[in-house]
Amino acid sequence: MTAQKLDGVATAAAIKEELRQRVVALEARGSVPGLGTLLVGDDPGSRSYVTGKHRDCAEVGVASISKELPATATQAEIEAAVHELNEDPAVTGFIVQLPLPKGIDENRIIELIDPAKDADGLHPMNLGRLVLGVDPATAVAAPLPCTPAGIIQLLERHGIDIAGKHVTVIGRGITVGRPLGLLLTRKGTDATVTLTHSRTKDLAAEVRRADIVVAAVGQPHIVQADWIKPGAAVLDVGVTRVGTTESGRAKLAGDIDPAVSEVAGWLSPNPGGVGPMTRALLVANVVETAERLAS
Ligand SMILES: Nc1nc(=O)c2c([nH]1)NC[C@@H]1CN(c3ccc(C(=O)N[C@@H](CCC(=O)O)C(=O)O)cc3)C=[N+]21
Repeated sequence: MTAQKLDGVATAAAIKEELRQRVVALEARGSVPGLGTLLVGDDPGSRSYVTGKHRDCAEVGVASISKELPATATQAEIEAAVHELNEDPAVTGFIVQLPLPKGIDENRIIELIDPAKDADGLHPMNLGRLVLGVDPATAVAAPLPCTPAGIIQLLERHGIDIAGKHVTVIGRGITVGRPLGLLLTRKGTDATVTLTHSRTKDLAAEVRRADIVVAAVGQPHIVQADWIKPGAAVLDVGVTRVGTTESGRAKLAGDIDPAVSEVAGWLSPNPGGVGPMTRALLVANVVETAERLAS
């Protein structure tokens, strides 16, 4: 058996096409959504993610405003850049690319982002709204964290039921695992979730009971084929640099061992799975914040 592909590239393209039409409607009302990004330092991986985000925005008709600071930037300089993005009317949503250099208080930076412009959905007010379970159809709807929201869209748009299913999430990080647990268990999604981490005693056993497995730890090929319930849907979020190719490009490995494709019913490729979905949902957050600001 070979798993069917959870195609992040095609699904992200469909979402971006829907967003393009919403941007046209916003423009007709005189409003242009704009994504701001703040990149601190010169990590090539972070730079390439930010470039990808601006490319997606251009496809959809969303403007891009990019700010850069050197790796030596101080806490005060980064805070000043966040204030500028908060005040810039051309920026309807923005992100501060994480991680920030050592010695910077990341949580304090995130707290300074205007919650109404928080394109990552990581401000404590927006995470708090996710915990409270604010109805997404109401005016106080909050932006959702992009990777968790992208994972749910990737499953739903491939016709995979989540309600009542057992989902094992590997990793409790702030951008993926922790908020994904909240999103999966809220009303309307209704999964049963096991949130595992580095101190989990028998990870294989926790994965074996899962109908859906999400791996977001950044340990190359940690998830083995004999951990997977036959037919399960498996999503690979982790990315680890494992060397360089002959042409000098970074060689990347996901969290899922390739042999998993012989057991799983569905598998998200990496690259080409969750990454493009994360970017599409970021653009969705920027369009949605612009719609709220325009109404
Ligand atoms: N404030 C903040 N928000 C983030 O959303 C955020 C962040 N910081 N820091 C770093 C991580 C990582 N991340 C990725 C997004 C897209 C791909 C992606 O599209 N990857 C492509 C491959 C890209 C390529 O080939 O270069 C793929 O999976 O197919 C990957 C990784 C967002 N992050």
